[in-house]
Amino acid sequence: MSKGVVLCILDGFGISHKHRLSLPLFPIQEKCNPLSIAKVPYLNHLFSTREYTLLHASGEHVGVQQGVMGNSEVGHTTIGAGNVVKQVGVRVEEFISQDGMNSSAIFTQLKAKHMHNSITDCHVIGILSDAKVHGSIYHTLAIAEYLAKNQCNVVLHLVTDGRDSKRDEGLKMIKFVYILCSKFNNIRIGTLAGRYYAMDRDNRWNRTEQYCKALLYGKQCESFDSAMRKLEESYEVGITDEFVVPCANVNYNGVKNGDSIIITNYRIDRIRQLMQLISERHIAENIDINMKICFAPLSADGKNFDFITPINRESVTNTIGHIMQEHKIPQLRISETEKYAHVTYFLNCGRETPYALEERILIPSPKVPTYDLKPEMSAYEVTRVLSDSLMRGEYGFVCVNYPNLDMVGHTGNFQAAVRACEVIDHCLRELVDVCTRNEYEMLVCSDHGNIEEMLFSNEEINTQHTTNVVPLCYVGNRAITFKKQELGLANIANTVLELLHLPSELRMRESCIRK
Ligand SMILES: O=C(O)[C@H](O)COP(=O)(O)O
Ligand SMILES: [Mn+2]
Repeated sequence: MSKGVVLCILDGFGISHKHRLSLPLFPIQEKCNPLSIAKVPYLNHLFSTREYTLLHASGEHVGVQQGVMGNSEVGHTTIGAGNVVKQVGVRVEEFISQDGMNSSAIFTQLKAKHMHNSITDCHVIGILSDAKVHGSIYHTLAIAEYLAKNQCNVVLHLVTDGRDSKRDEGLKMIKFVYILCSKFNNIRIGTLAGRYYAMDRDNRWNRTEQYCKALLYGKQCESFDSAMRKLEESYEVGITDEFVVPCANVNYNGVKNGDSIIITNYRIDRIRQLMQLISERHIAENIDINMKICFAPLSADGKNFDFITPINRESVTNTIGHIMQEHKIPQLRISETEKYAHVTYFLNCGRETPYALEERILIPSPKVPTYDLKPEMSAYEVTRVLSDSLMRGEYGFVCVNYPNLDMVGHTGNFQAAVRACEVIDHCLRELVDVCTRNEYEMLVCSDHGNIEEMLFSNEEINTQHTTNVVPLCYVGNRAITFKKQELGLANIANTVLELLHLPSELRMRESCIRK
């Protein structure tokens, strides 16, 4: 019997449609797919000698709308729950389309404070795309319209995407904003900023602060007369949506005493720093903000700063981590800080506090402006630290996430992505070796596709995730076979339990192992 199971998540490693029925995985060179061009002898070896299957990782298989690409939040939540749970974004969409604002106590209070009040404003912050990863511009517009119809003044703060959307999607989307502004004279655009600044998640506080200055003061930043023109000018100098420098409308004077802030993004990992800065740091301390609302829910044991949330996360307590704890199996979660939330909070389905026997090791991600400048990120360090832990043999379940294929895939830099594939190939070889020598079994998988499609069919750069399937590969001594069809990320948890000889969990989806 092995000492335990290592679940190794190669973030953003999808298998393109063309390849899903053919073996080996990367048979032909494709100019959109760095995996097919990089030297990845070990990955090729694994997939030609080991048992593997393909898993769905998008749409209804991970609890989001049909046809919507997967992402790391919903992927890790599905893996952790061993089941398909209705994700926060879908709940928000239902809230908005089913008139939730009308019956929400939070919105009733908000209206009461701002209705017919010509002095104060409701600031609505949200992502300027409809990728449905961190949020949707349509939610922002619906909330703005609702408030405007209720005689509240609305100031929009648009966060351009370009990472989960086309790199110049903002220009298309801003037209819908203009249409709404033309219908209501109490809606205007306050600021424009790329998500690079507004949505950092790795403690680069200088970026968050730069955004906050535009948002809170409307000063100490560039300005614009026309947000659309400003966006065009940005593109003209090669700055695409993700990196738009925070700027404010010339007529915007910042957040005043008595104003409220509503953030429509619903994914906590990338909006938390902004919430924290507005709540806790000196930057907003002289402004008496009335209500602070954010659609990204944290669980009861997490810190939501002083924001309130109209939406709850579906409560899932029966996670893979929970089951390990019940069986008194020590577990380890390890990644680098860029994927901190993924192997902890997301895998535990919203639970912030570690389980009693859950260790967490977080290796700092390199402090570079973009990860194409360091495609190896901290993968070697993660592998080294993990190897040391495996040699001590203390853990029965380990979950490791390597972010490289995803994070470098998002940069759109093909050469850097090739390098990321080669680094992962190297680390995986080392990890399998350590696992074998220390009697661990391994499942290699991914949470969603990304790197396998770095160009759209018109050859434009594609920084987005995909709707492709992902692999699940078994590395160990047993002669197991996997089922081959209609499996998804939700089937991983019971597969882990089966490898650990634990009773299968009836409330989770079946294991992938064929009996
Ligand atoms: O936050 C990001 O980097 C992207 O929007 C989504 O990527 P992830 O879901 O892989 O974290
Ligand atoms: Mn990603």
